[in-house]
Amino acid sequence: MANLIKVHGSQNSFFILDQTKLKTALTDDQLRKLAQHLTNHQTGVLGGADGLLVVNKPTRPGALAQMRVINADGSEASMCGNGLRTVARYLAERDQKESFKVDTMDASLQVRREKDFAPDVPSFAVEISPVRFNKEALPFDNLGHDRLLGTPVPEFAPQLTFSAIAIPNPHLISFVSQEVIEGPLLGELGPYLNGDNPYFSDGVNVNFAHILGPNHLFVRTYERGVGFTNACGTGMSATSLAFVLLHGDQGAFDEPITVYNPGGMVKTVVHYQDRRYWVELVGNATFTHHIKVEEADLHQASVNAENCTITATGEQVAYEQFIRHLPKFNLSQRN
Ligand SMILES: N[C@H](CCC[C@H](N)C(=O)O)C(=O)O
Repeated sequence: MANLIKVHGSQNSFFILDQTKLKTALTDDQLRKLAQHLTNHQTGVLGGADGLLVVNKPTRPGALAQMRVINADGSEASMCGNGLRTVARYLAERDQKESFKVDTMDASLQVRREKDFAPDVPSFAVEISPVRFNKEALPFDNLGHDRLLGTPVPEFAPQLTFSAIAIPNPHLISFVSQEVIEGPLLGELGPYLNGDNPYFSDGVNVNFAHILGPNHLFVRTYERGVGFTNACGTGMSATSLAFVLLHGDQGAFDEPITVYNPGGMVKTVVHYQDRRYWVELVGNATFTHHIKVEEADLHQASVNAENCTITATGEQVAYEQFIRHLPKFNLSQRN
C-alpha cells in the first residue's frame, strides 16, 4: 500500500506523494498523468485539488528532501509557497525535525515550524527565493521593457500598472481598486496570458492586489496551470515585494505584512540581505485527509473512491474556525 495526504495552505490544496516510500518511483510522464487525474474535480478523489507535491530524496548537500510541483494541467513549476509549507510539515513529522532545508528546482530553501496560527492550525515559515526581475527570468517579451516594476502596460489594461517578478516562478502583479479586484478583468487577463499570446511564452501567474492599509494587503491570483485558486503563496510573496518597493510609505522591509486571500491569511516578511531580495512566507499547513492506495493505482493514475481508503484528520474544522474571525471580502467566489 502507498499513501497520499490531502493538504492545503490558505485552502490552496494539494496531494502530497512521498516517493521515497514507494517500491518504484513514478516516471515524469506518470507524475504528470497522476497530477491531472487526482486534481480533476470530476476524476479526482475529495473533489480534486490545485496540484501534486512530490517528495523525493534531496538533490543538494544539506537538504532533507526535494519538493517537485506539478500543476493541475500537468505542467511542472519551479516553486510553490503554500505547498512548501505543507511539505515542510510533512517532513518535520516524518523526520522529527523543526528547521531544515528543502530542495526545489532552483534552490535549497530554509523552512521551520512556527507557533500555531490558531488552535489546531499548524503553521510553518518558508523561504521564498531566488528573486529576479529581468525579462529572461520569467520570461516575457514584446513589451518594450526589460523589466516591469509599476510600469504602465496598455497592452494588458490601459489604466493599470504592472510588475513582473520571478520568485523563481513567474508572477505579474498589479495594485488595483477593490472594484477592479472584484471585477472580470483578472478572469480575462489570466487565461489570455496563459494561452496563445505574444508576451509570456511560458504563461504567468497573475495577481491583483488591493492595499488595505499599512502592511495589510488582499491578493487574488489566477494561477498558471490551474486557474483561480484560493491563494498563491509565491504570488502573495512576490506581491509583498512589489508592495515594499513601490509603496514604501505603506509597506516596510523586515516587518510582518498581513496578506489576506480568498482562502484565508498569511504573513510575509520582505528581506534585502547580501544584495538579494527574499521573502519569508508564514502560514497554515493543514492536513485534511490521509489516503491509502495501491502503489499500482498511482503508477496507472487510476486512484478513485472505490480503490482507496480515506481518513479525515478533523483539522479542517479548526481551520474554518480560524478564518471565521478574519475580515470578510466578497471576493471569495472563484469565477
Ligand atoms: N501555478 C504556479 C505553481 C504553484 C504556485 C502556488 N500554488 C503557490 O502557492 O506558490 C506556477 O505554475 O508557477
